[in-house]
Amino acid sequence: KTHKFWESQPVGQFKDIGDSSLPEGPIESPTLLSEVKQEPYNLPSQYEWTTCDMESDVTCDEVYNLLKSNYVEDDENMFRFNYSQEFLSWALRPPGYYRSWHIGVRAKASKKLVAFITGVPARIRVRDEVVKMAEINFLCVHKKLRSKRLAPVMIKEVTRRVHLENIWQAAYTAGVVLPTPITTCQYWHRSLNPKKLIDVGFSRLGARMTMSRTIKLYKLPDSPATPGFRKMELRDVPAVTRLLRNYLSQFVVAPDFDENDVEHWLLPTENVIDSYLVESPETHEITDFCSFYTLPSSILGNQNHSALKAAYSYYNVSTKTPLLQLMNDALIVAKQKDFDVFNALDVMHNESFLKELKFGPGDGQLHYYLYNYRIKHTLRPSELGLVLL
Ligand SMILES: COc1cccc(CC(=N)NC(=O)c2cccnc2OC2CCNCC2)c1
Repeated sequence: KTHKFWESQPVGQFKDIGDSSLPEGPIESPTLLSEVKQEPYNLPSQYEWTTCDMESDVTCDEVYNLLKSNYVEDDENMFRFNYSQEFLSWALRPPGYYRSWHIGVRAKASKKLVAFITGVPARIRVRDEVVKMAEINFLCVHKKLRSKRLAPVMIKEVTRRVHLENIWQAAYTAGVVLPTPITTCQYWHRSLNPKKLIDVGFSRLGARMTMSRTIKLYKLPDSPATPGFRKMELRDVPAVTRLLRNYLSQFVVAPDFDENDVEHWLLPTENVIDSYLVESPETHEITDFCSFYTLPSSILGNQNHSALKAAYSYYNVSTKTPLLQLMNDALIVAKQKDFDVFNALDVMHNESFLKELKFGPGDGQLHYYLYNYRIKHTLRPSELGLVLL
């Protein structure tokens, strides 16, 4: 497949794979802000740029509905991500966010929102370098406007607006292979409500397995096993920040979270993000942490169910409680909260618990990318400490 657009961008090119003469780090140098294109890129004449104010319920609702009908589907087009409005508001308004990076495209005649792309600022450490980056997400073009080559101009426009804030690198994921992944992750699913998952075609009954045997296989205790396991609270932010910074320091690529970031990204918000920690009953020290985010999917064309309630593993740290036990407690609380499935990537130390906790491999891969930053060698997923929403 010719990558005409991506071959014109400052990203690792396939032809450069294995060329160890190329240094790790920025591919192009920053330009002067006066040299950055001051005006937006041209859209086809019947469309116009719009900035989406995610603080406005009206706009947030427009974005929600565009994504609900037109965003990413699984390979068999049975499910479509259905990010909630409160999730979008959380995901797009972290500390230091730029409203100008929430970019929409409207049809001039109808004023309908027909496309969207976003960036949020993040400090990402790559080995020993902390780099200011934009995390790019939610690229969505209305189904009726596909193959009008809108995506390349939207990517160029968000890049231009990121450059205007003097930021020259970005991070993003995709289910497709583009030049050039820094790593490729497998995704895994742990059934919590096997009967529903089989009814809707997400899972299949195992060979020589009955439904009742399958329900028993995935059954979980009613409550967590670890003494001191509790929800994270505002007062825990300093301790969780210390725990998380120390844990993430072992990975090649990871966010450089400070207390402000931890307060935004990890403090529990109902139907958006759930975070738990282990506070030692003896010493009151916080020794472990686990978190997952809520991302339901619409079920396309099923008589009995319209929504799949899915939890996605976020950041987990174990220093005293075995990771296996900590994650089993995460599964238990996710089941208590009526999630149907718990998803995880094989990043960080996740591989150590996936099979034992009865996760099954998904049928797809998630590729991670950096823009304008070369990594000398493709990373193993276990070297990656970054989870994008
Ligand atoms: C079950 O409903 C789905 C609806 C749309 C797509 C997929 C498959 C898929 N593409 N899954 C993932 O990308 C995925 C699987 C496990 C963990 N995180 C994931 O993606 C996250 C991170 C990237 N942005 C989307 C959410 C499943």
